[in-house]
Amino acid sequence: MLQTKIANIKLANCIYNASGPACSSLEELQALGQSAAGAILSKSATLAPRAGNPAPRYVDTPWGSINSMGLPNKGHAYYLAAAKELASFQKPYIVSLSGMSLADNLKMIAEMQEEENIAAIELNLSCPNLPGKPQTAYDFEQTEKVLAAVFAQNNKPLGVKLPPYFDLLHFEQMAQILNQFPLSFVSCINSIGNGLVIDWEKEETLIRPKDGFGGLGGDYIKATALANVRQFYLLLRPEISVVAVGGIKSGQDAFEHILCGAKAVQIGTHLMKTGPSCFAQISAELTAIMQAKGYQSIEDFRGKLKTAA
Ligand SMILES: O=C(O)c1[nH]c(=O)[nH]c(=O)c1Cl
Repeated sequence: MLQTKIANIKLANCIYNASGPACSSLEELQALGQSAAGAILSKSATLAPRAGNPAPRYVDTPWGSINSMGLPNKGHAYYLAAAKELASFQKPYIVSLSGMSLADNLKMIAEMQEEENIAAIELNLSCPNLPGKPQTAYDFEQTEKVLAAVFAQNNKPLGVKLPPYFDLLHFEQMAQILNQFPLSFVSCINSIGNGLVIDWEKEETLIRPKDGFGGLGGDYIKATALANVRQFYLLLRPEISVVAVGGIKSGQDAFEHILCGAKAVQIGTHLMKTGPSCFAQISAELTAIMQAKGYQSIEDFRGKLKTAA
């Protein structure tokens, strides 16, 4: 009912975790393996382990979350080694990479090539929380340079994690670049960067890094995520799958993203708030909606959003 394919990767369930929340340690990755999630996606890795930004750096709010983690992770070798430990769950294991430089990304990608238990690489071009570093995917020239270098050496299924775009010309410019490369997927969207959430009683910011500026997730970003999924579904070659992430906490939210064209959906903030049982929750809700509407598979309605008459 909920099975899907991302490029030639089969998922028994189109719902899995977003990179970031609850996917940094082997224990967290194993918990995802034991859950109803259709795949396991790691925290974005850098070449060497990182401690990340000072806390408080992640806070849940009534409408979602704000974070400025600063790319804390156990280093790429850890996530490469985890592949063998996770194979027994018999679901795709995808490694997210977010190198501090193009050279680091190329080195990490090269080391991932031989590991057959890594189904795909999700190259993160959109971390908003590294002081002094812009989000790569807001620099179109740099993005093209990175993808050309990556695909000169990569033979594994590879997709990119994109930031939200807000200007129709930007969607077209980005799609024109992405369509030049043998990408397996794009994941839309990363958090909306540099939001600000305040505790008005204490008259201070919720998080500490960057004077309180951090990436927004959850309800705050669902409408923007839907728009980005829809735009890239319409503008990219059909061989490039669109994976939806942003504001999904129910079967209805997942249904809406698939209606916009998503082949799979990722859960971030809601996973952080409710734990890995969220995959069974959202799967059951999505299945119920599909049954009520007479759909047997997600392909029966994927991308078929109509414009109001
Ligand atoms: O601060 C983070 O670690 C972080 N936080 C985000 O919201 N998106 C990202 O891609 C990353 Cl890498």
